Amino acid sequence: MSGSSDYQPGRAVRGGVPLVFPWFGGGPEGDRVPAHGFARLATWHLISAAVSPKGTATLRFGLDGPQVTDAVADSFTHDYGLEMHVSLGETLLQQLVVVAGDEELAFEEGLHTYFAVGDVRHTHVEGLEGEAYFDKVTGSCATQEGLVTITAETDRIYESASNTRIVDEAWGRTIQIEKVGSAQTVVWNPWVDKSRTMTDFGDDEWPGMLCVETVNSREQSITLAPGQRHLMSQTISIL
Ligand SMILES: O=P(O)(O)OC[C@H]1O[C@@H](O)[C@H](O)[C@@H](O)[C@@H]1O
Repeated sequence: MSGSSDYQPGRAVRGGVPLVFPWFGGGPEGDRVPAHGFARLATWHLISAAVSPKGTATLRFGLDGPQVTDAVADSFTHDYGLEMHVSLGETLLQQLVVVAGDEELAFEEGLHTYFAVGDVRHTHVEGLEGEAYFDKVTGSCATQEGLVTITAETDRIYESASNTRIVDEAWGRTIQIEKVGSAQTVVWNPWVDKSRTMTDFGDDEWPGMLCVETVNSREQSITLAPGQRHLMSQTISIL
């Protein structure tokens, strides 16, 4: 979590796992606000909370489209229901369930996970070798050669349903991200200059974080028939 994060209603926190819905970034046309949709800004309600005999805590939260009264959410005039299930035990399991209402529902989604790392310059991501990606920094497409390393501002949408691993040399640990129902992985680090433009992020915080995000966006956005549901999930574990 960034030390400069705003803990204010209507502001996204810069850390944890902000939920991206119903558009990613500025959406397919790049003109939607707020960035990454309104679900991460909305007030969800608690559906249930339980602890298993083994000590795994499971929380289920809901967000019902018609009940979101935020002015921005009103611009998304579709009927939908969202559920977020979080189970924290030896691993962290997060399941985002989207249910369409009476009409077809098209949306983008993401679990925008911020990982703390010892030093991003000595961290690499496994599992994306050979995958095609769109580089949002240069606006061009490319294919990943070898492991993903961070040597400059990095903002890439990989066309990949594969699981990934973050290998953090400074802290000597490997984080595994297993995902279901996601066709893309986004890798993001703002590096030096972009960090300076982000008011809710410290200028010197970029070496200590890396976002590896479970996403369906752009050509991989989801369209549900009326009443249909879609599940996207990730399981995070320390190896
Ligand atoms: O500042 P935000 O809205 O939380 O977004 C942070 C980053 O999130 C990433 O998912 C995007 O690919 C980046 O382009 C963006 O800068």
